[in-house]
Amino acid sequence: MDKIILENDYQPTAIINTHSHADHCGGNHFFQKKYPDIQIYATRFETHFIEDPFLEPLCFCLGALPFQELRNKFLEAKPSKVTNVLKYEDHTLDIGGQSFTVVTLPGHTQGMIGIISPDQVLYVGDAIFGEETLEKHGILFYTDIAKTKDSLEKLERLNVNSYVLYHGGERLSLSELIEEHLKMIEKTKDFILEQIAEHSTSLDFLVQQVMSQFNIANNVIQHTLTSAVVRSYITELQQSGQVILVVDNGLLQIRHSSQTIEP
Ligand SMILES: O=c1ccn([C@@H]2O[C@H](COP(=O)(O)O)[C@@H](O)[C@H]2O)c(=O)[nH]1
Repeated sequence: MDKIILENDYQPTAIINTHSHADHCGGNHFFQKKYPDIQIYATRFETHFIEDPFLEPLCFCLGALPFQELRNKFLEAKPSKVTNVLKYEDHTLDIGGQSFTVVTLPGHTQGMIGIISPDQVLYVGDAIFGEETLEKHGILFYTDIAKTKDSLEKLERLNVNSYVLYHGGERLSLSELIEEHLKMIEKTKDFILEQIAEHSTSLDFLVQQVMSQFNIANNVIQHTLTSAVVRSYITELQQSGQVILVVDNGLLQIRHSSQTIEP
């Protein structure tokens, strides 16, 4: 990025972070050091993580001191200062006399946004992934399933010239990809429901089944990411009244709400 800036003699004035994951905001630290007047924009939720990246592995470890395997540059960017905190609603933003539109797209993270540039290109962050990512990862990293589905449907309705996917490049239409995402989400949800159809299932067993079914690599990072995703499906199923949580003999069990409780 900096090479392009230098070759073209650009004067960078602002960075807009769609969300706080290290692969998206990890460059802030470098640019803020090199261009001290640069403005950094992010929503409040994401700002907490951008300014204090330790929160990311901390959240993955339920607030406990994170496992060593989670202390790496992929999960924990270098800290940077957000100079402009964005309100979490759709609105226009003037940067250097140019009008940008902020579009809320929660689901991957709670405070994620997309940005429509003055030439009507929508930068979607990680609201939706390209085909390569769909093939590479058996389940998609979404932490709020209901909001993810709303955001995918919102993307379909926005009237722009093209879309830029951080993991997937530029495209003119997202219709097929949105369908594909919705199918994958249903498939994951149905698989989880199947696992608890007849017996209560522990959270650990559910994560194990999901990792095995979707060929997820056996390492601490993938296990942590998968656990987070599985939890987000359980919350979704709990909210729709399909599952209940029970702690039995010290084990957190997920039970289908139609199951009768043995005396
Ligand atoms: O199991 C997973 C792991 C990651 N993702 C998301 O995919 C993109 C790309 O990840 P890479 O590891 O660079 O291929 C990233 O935003 C992850 O959040 C996923 O959906 N499922």
